[in-house]
Amino acid sequence: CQTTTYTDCACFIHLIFYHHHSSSLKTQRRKRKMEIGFLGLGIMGKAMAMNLLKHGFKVTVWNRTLSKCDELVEHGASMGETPAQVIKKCKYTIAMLSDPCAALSVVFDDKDGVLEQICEGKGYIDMSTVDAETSLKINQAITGKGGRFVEGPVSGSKKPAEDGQLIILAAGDKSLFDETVPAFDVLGKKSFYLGQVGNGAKMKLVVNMVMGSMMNAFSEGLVLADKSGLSSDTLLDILDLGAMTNPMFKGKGPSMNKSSYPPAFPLKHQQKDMRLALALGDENAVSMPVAAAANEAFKKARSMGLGDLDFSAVIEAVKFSRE
Ligand SMILES: NC(=O)C1=CN([C@@H]2O[C@H](COP(=O)(O)OP(=O)(O)OC[C@H]3O[C@@H](n4cnc5c(N)ncnc54)[C@H](OP(=O)(O)O)[C@@H]3O)[C@@H](O)[C@H]2O)C=CC1
Ligand SMILES: O=CCCC(=O)O
Repeated sequence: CQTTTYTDCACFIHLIFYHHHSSSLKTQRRKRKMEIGFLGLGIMGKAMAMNLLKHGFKVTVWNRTLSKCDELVEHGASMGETPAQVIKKCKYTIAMLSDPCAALSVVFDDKDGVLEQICEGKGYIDMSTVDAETSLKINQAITGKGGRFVEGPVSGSKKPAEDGQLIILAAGDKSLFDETVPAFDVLGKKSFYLGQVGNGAKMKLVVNMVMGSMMNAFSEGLVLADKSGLSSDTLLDILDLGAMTNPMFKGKGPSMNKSSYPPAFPLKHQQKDMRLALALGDENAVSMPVAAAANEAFKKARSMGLGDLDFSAVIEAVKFSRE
């Protein structure tokens, strides 16, 4: 500014401001134009679809139990009566469904499934946690009809979904990934592109295998502290100060000590992920005795009727096994 006049500086600042303002307007317009279909409004899907709406996307929702669409419709979403209707209406459709069986049936159902309307020019993004085989089957069917496919399972639970802070583990058609980045940017804090279909599913299973094993070790520690006459609340403070501090222990520990498990990540889904991760271990001859033991605890918890509670309820299986 020393060698230029005040007017030059003001102009320059104005230009920068104008450029920033007009490019964010462009992004806004792109989002507003982007019509996204959303299949599956469970804990995660509802929060994710709501976020897209809040950020100016046009969203058309469908859920197997149709009444779950009502709240989204009140917030400005349109509703499709079937997955096929949503696909017909939208260029891009995201799915967030419970497991491989649900992900496959929504695509392959003879009547009203995704395949009925998918065609060239349309993109399908499945963000459910499934195994690579399921993802590959869906990819083959979608691309066989001329559509494009990306798998995009997520790390992060109900709160990160509400806050748009998920971690997206995407793989598949790179052009579709690039086009849907504006939506991923709203849903998550970071999107990884991991290459060919299957890599997203596998990465997600590895991550959740580690998480499920950690939750079991944590549960055993809390029960051991309590049963040996120590304060499990003090254990939380000690863990939080050392090398093992982490958001999961910090977030779930206090409610676990009160035997309270409001579902953020349902236990039945964590057990599904352990099962699928162990199958991936089998395929690759990776010995995983820790994960196998953790899976047994989740199975036990399911057999105790705890499948719909948060996965931290696995501590009840640990308590039960010592009684
Ligand atoms: N909750 C979490 O913290 C996280 C979950 N995930 C993964 O995301 C996915 C969704 O999880 P979440 O939202 O918690 O699960 P929910 O159990 O809350 O929701 C499951 C959804 O799948 C639908 N569904 C189930 N079976 C079928 C079927 N046969 N046909 C059509 N729709 C079906 C349900 O419909 P209906 O309402 O009719 O039952 C519902 O919309 C899962 O794969 C999970 O592992 C990933 C990261 C975090
Ligand atoms: O799949 C569920 C992941 C839950 C989490 O990352 O907290």
